[in-house]
Amino acid sequence: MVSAEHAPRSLDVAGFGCLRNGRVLLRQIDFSLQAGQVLQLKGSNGAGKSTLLRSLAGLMPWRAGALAWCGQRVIASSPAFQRQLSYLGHQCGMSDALSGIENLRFALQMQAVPWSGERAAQVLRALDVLDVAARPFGRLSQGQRRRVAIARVLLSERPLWLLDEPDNALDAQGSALLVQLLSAHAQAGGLAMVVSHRGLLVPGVPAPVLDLSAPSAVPAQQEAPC
Ligand SMILES: Nc1ncnc2c1ncn2[C@@H]1O[C@H](COP(=O)(O)OP(=O)(O)OP(=O)(O)O)[C@@H](O)[C@H]1O
Repeated sequence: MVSAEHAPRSLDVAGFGCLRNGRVLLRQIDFSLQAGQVLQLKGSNGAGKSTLLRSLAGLMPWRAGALAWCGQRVIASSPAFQRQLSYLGHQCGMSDALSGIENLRFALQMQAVPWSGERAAQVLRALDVLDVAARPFGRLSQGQRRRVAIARVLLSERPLWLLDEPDNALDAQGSALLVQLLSAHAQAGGLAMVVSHRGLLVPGVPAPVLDLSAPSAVPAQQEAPC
């Protein structure tokens, strides 16, 4: 039997359903994501995009459905699956009192990822926030905070990225940089699911679409324009 560590990376969700406020919010959601793809998660406000991402990240309960990683059935909150993913929500999930660097160090420690100051500096420099990352997080601009939070995703070195509006508050240069990072991640065999109201297209990367507003939320295969 091929172990999940060596099988081609893939994420399969079948029959996902969840409740919100005691009511069924999503039901019978099916989709697959392969290595090298960036899935665009679409839908109107309140359609359940964040809820789906949070459920995949193991932060919210599933009412129904099955999840498979590399062809093997897993539970979203299981340590084995948690080690595969990096989740970025609407909020950056960092302490305002700690510096950006301290936040990153703490977050990686929580994920049991070894800390390398050199690597952190390299990533923060690439995101153009190396200097400001030494300041208390609460004193950074929204765009600077988002960049430090994206640094956390990169530093966690996980194959599956679950990104909820990662381009929020980013300027044009920051958005272009994020596209480059997603492209590099996909080309290295990573997978990503992205919500972006601004439409974050990654040229040359297969980008299936999962539209939660559609009557049957089955993804249509769609190539991003080159
Ligand atoms: N913390 C919460 N407690 C209770 N209900 C919530 C909470 N957050 C969201 N909801 C409800 O769950 C539903 C789905 O919300 P969700 O945030 O997943 O939608 P979304 O598609 O991400 O929306 P948006 O595009 O506005 O970010 C909405 O009806 C919303 O009112």
